Amino acid sequence: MARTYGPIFKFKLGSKLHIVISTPELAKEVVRDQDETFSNRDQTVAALVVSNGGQDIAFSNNNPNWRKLRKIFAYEMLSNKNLEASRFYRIEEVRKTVKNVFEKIGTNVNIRQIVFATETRVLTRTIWESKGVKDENLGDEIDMVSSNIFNLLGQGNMSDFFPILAPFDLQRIARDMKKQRDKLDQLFTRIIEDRIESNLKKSKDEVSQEGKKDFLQVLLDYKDEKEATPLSMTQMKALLLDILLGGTETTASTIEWVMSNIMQNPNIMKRVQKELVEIVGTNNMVEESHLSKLQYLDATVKETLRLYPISPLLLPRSPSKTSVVGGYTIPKGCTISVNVWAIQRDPRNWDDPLEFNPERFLTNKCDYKGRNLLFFPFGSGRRLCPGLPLAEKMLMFIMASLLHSFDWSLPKGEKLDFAQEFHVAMKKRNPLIAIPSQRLPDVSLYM
Ligand code: HEM
Repeated sequence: MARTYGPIFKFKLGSKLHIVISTPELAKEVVRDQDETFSNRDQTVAALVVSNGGQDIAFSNNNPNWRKLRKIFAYEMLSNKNLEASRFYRIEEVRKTVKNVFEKIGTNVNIRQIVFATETRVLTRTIWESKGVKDENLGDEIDMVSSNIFNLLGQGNMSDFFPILAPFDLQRIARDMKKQRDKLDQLFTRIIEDRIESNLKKSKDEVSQEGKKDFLQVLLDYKDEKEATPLSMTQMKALLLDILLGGTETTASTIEWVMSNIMQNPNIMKRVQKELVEIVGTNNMVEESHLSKLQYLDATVKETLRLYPISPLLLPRSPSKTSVVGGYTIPKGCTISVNVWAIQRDPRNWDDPLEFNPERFLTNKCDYKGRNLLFFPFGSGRRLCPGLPLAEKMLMFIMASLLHSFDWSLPKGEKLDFAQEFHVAMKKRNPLIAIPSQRLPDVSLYM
């Protein structure tokens, strides 16, 4: 579309005006020069239902509630100190995945599914730590709800195009979304109530000593805050929902794309595994301390996110006042999408843009922080993905562990396919199924 209609184009769906921009220069005007004006979200009916009226981070407008939740999430869950404190869960859960895959050696493994389950376990343990999640099916349950929610978020909705029709909910999108949201809401209610009840049985000192270990207790402390505006139960649940939805599908689908690309390019696979042997050694499992040294793997993950950004249009924004971008008037309240997919594949920005070539990220030292508007798969500016510090660790840790511990091949007669499907996130249309074989000589490493 960007190639046909140019760097900035508009279209109307019903009464709703959409504008798509597709160059780094225009992206700069939106996410940097006028970031404040463009940091409201496009609040569709589905987004408002799932976020309980925009009380979360992802679908809230730029307001004090949004700033407060982002701050709590960034400083209390994902600061360097807190990420270090939750390192043990990541190690344990990634090891558990390696063990599970080891038990499936020689058989078909659905890559996205195992990563989704790993990420769910890491997130839930980081949030409501101590007791862990006893329910082994929780990953599958969240996977199903999350996939339904993404589908509903991505559907064109007459209620958005003609707001006058919204009360009739003609496509039943609001009704179906509420059902999905309520499933997660019930899970969160159970976990929060259990924690409040168990806190009541303890002295204040015991609670503050034990409770500080996990994010749920931090949230409960904010809820009981006396001076400032306390966090409401609805806000707490909306934040938990964002973390689970924002953290699982993104990581699982990205790893599925990385793995597909590596399997498509045996030379790249060899080079990644050679690097792993040099840095980790064949008598060791991958540790987080190895990750920063795995430069070629890092470049391979980046190259994947260049060609297959999980949110090709980021999450759409909406200007809080009428403004001008690229010389065009952008009316207040319209929907504006930044086409990171087109920018990251544009031959004006990248040599041989469609070639999968990790090498380019060895020389071009881009990071994910959205400062370079030729490469920003995690967004940029005020709305930059707040999960980035965890996402980066998990992408590298899981990829390194899967490739160091196993060799991978396709089932007999199967070919890799790269068909995509786009709702809010861009996913592989058909799952990657691969067969693992043992790579490390010492079987006890897998146990
Ligand atoms: C491969 C992993 C991931 C990718 C590629 C990714 C990408 C993105 C993108 C593109 C956005 C929208 C940015 C914008 O609108 O400018 C976003 C927002 C967000 N992400 Fe991520 N993300 C990932 C992992 C995570 C994780 C692990 C979490 C949480 C644990 C998370 C939580 C969020 C939240 C809460 C938002 C909304 C931020 C806001 O609207 O202010 N993400 N992410």
